[in-house]
Amino acid sequence: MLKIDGLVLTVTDPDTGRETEILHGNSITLAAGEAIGLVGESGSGKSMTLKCILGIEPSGARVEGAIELDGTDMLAASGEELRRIRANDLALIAQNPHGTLNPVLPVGRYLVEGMSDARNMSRADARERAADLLRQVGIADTERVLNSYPHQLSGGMLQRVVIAGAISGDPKLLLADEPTTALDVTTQAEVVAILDEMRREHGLSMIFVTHDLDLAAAVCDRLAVMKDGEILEIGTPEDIRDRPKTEYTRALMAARPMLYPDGHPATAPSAAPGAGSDEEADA
Ligand SMILES: Nc1ncnc2c1ncn2[C@@H]1O[C@H](COP(=O)(O)OP(=O)(O)OP(=O)(O)O)[C@@H](O)[C@H]1O
Repeated sequence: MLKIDGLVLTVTDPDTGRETEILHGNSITLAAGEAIGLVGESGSGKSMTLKCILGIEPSGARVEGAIELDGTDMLAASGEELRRIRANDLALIAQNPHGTLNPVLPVGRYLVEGMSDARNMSRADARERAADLLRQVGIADTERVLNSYPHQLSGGMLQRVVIAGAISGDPKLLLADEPTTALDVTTQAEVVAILDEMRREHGLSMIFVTHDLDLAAAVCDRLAVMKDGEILEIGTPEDIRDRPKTEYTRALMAARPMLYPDGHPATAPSAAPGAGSDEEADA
């Protein structure tokens, strides 16, 4: 469903005119329903790869190569077409939910406004759909959360709301950019488990960006290890763990934290409805 071929990103310093190549000809293919993790240390080019897919690279940057989403050439698409694809087919879950949610809208309004089919529903039905979305991401006290403004909820709760909003649009591809980095470890595990469950339930493809190899291995079918703007290797989590091809991957493995010792977020604290008593914990 997604084919990235020889992706090169070059930025130009507006003051000096000097060009710097940030991504050096990377290729990734992603099948429908597949999840791939982009793993690497800070500055390796993970976020820039997502930005190229979204068509939101820094102004003045040059993107070369090919990015094809379900047969659409994203680099040749018109602004109008890109906006349509971004609205219908792609959903971004960013590191900081405060950047995604509108601070002056209660969560219920945010969810209803994001629903592609809300226009054909009564207010009551749209509200019920929003409550249902919240229940799907493990939020039990839906009325309170729907009526809350983002600043009244914890980071973990907000990230669940962002995931609920992302699935409401029925996208094809989730782009998750360090979606749990800003959360405490327990909440991280819950939110990752919910993201994983939602993705599988809705059959979505996902690119999961993280510096945490174990976390990526727990929720992705394949991992792409990035360093200095280059993909060093792509393989299953087992390939990367048991047969790393580069010294860098070996070092990344050695440095990894052990959040999921037996390898799956299902072992994380409960993501069942009713979980999410973290409002005060990391607010
Ligand atoms: N707006 C920008 N203009 C020019 N270069 C940039 C810009 N933003 C990032 N870069 C550079 O692009 C490279 C890749 O950055 P990117 O943000 O993709 O890394 P990353 O792997 O996502 O890191 P992190 O884990 O810290 O988010 C870095 O060298 C960074 O300095």
